[in-house]
Amino acid sequence: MTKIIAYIGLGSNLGRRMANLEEAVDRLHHREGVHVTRLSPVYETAPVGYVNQPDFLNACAEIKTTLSPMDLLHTLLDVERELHRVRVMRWGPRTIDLDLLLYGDQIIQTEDLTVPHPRMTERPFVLIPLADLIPERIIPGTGKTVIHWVRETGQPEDLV
Ligand SMILES: Nc1nc2nc(S)n(CCO)c2c(=O)[nH]1
Repeated sequence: MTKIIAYIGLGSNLGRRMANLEEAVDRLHHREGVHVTRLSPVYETAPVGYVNQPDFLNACAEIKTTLSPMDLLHTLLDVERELHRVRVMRWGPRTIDLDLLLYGDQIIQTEDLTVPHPRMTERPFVLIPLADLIPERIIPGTGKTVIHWVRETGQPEDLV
């Protein structure tokens, strides 16, 4: 079976945020076909989008997986549900958020899944932890490296 290296964005801004991140990583690691190989540092970040909510803890995980993109997506959704992720408001607070950022060098556009994650190049809370792992990696379809996008989006003062 081919092993693909994929990157996951993690976020939590409800409940015991750090414990939620740790639990999500642990559950991911023990899922069939998924091994967590590296983790970025964890950053405390001001909410973007819907700003009237608590600060987030964000991080990125590198995984080696034999799952297809769709099976990996379903695994992420399963772990979110196991951590009682309730999708009340689309942009509202959540115990855990697991976003599939990159799946090898693939570009995927389906009804249910877009990879690279469509908003990742605008999100310092994704780019900065991802740059801790793969600064020189070109984000497929953009021709630019992760560290380039960090510089382009600017280092927000609240993320140090
Ligand atoms: N800082 C920060 N702001 C956010 N706004 C939304 S929505 N989210 C959820 C991203 O899928 C976040 C987040 O993870 N971190």
